[in-house]
Amino acid sequence: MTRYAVNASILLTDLPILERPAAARAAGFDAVEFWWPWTTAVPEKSEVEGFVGAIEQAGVQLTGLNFFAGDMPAGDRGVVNNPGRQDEFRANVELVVDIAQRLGCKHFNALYGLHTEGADAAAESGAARENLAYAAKAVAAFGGTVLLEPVSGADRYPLKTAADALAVIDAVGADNLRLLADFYHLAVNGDDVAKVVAEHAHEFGHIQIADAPGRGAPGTGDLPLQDWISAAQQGGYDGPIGLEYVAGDTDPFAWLNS
Ligand SMILES: O=C(O)C(=O)CO
Repeated sequence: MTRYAVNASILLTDLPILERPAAARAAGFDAVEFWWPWTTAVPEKSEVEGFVGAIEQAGVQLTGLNFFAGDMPAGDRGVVNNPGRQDEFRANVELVVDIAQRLGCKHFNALYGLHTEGADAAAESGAARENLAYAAKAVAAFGGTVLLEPVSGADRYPLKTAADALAVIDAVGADNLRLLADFYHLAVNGDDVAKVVAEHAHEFGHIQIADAPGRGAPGTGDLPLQDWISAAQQGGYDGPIGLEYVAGDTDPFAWLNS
């Protein structure tokens, strides 16, 4: 049976962040995932305690957590490729490892970052490779996997297709660095998702879904999400499916009962 994880950074946003794990549980889910909940790499200890406590008290499993990604509301999509932010990223890795070990979380999405206009692209990709290798080594100690995700809607984000991300993964050469196949982002970027699934499902570290156009719940657009999920499972993917879509005016989980 497919296990779904509610991405509680994009769903349940009518509630304060610390109430979302319990709301996911009340809606019938046993797993949640989050983007890094703060715009600083290392927030106050009390904020971290609040986050960990909310997940523990809700009785849900944190199945995925993004590393610090800069100021996402302001448009950032990661800091991994930023040579000037390596200390910050590494301090964040330490905190993510601590949170993960407390909560038993094993999957960590490292958003790559936008190309900075005028910056040396080779220096950016060098920093990205170093940071990804660093993060992969840090989480390998407890069986963790670092995820690398092609993203849409951000022109200066260099990883647009599965092939873009797989090339970086190959260059880093860490066994626990894997592709995050977000079917929405791949489809919007014009990738051939059925082909990516057929060729790479066994290498996926995680799958996330939203329909397109619109990034809404499955059924609000025209992507064959269930077909792609089934094909990925037949191809060897056995992890949870992250529900990473924007809720409309109706119950965002109604499609699961239809
Ligand atoms: O920034 C986004 O759109 C993401 O999917 C982050 O994980």
